[in-house]
Amino acid sequence: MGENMRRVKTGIPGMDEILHGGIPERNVVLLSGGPGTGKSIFCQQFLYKGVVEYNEPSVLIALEEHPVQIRENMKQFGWDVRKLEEEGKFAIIDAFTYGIGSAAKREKYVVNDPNDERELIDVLKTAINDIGAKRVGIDSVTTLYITKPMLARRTVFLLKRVISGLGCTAIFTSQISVGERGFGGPGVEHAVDGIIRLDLDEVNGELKRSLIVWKMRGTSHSLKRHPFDITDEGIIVYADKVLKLR
Ligand SMILES: Nc1ncnc2c1ncn2[C@@H]1O[C@H](COP(=O)(O)OP(=O)(O)OP(=O)(O)O)[C@@H](O)[C@H]1O
Repeated sequence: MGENMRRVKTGIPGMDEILHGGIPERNVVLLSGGPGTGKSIFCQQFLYKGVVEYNEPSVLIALEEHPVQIRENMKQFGWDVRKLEEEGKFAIIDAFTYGIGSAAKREKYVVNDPNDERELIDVLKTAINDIGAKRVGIDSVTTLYITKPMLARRTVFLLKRVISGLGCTAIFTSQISVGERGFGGPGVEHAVDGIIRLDLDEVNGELKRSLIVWKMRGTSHSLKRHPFDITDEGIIVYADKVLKLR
């Protein structure tokens, strides 16, 4: 089966090589990393390039930052999502403002209470159907269960059922602390289809970025730790290089 499975191209130079062709369609991938490791940028690039390079509409659920801030951040890399939103190819679901503030009033998709799973799922389904989305990003999924860790696995399964069921492929960013092993808790780690971990480590007096694919259902993949850079055009992964930490 593996070989025939349709792949979703990441839009991140070097990444599809590491994944031996891309992310198997309908997989939900946990993108784990400590602060500043590049999770948000990776997720935004996956969604933006999905639209402009592969004609696959994308939905981003914003839980960590104001949608206005996200649009500004993305513009830094030359990713103008306003235009894509107007064309109905990209949607941001505001699960950050709780509908508070004048800027929030202008958002098309708002979740008034992100703790209300039914509301979140309803808005997500509407956005996916409205634009015919093929990709979904949740930044971060940790925010959904940080105060209720017992429910983490259930929440991830519920989202996975909806997203995968509607034919989409997803990236869920997961926050871990500096020096923490693992990816965001046992329930979550087993529930997702794939895990990519981003790291920032001090090597010879300098912080170095690297990533490793820990699991990816439906495909073989590189087991090496690959260095990557964040540039003015986004993330570039060096598929032909290995970073040795010890
Ligand atoms: N234009 C740029 N060029 C190079 N590096 C950049 C650029 N913009 C941001 N960065 C780097 O990206 C980092 C932020 O990445 P990002 O927001 O994706 O991290 P994150 O993993 O989501 O972090 P957190 O969990 O703290 O939100 C910054 O700390 C900075 O080092």
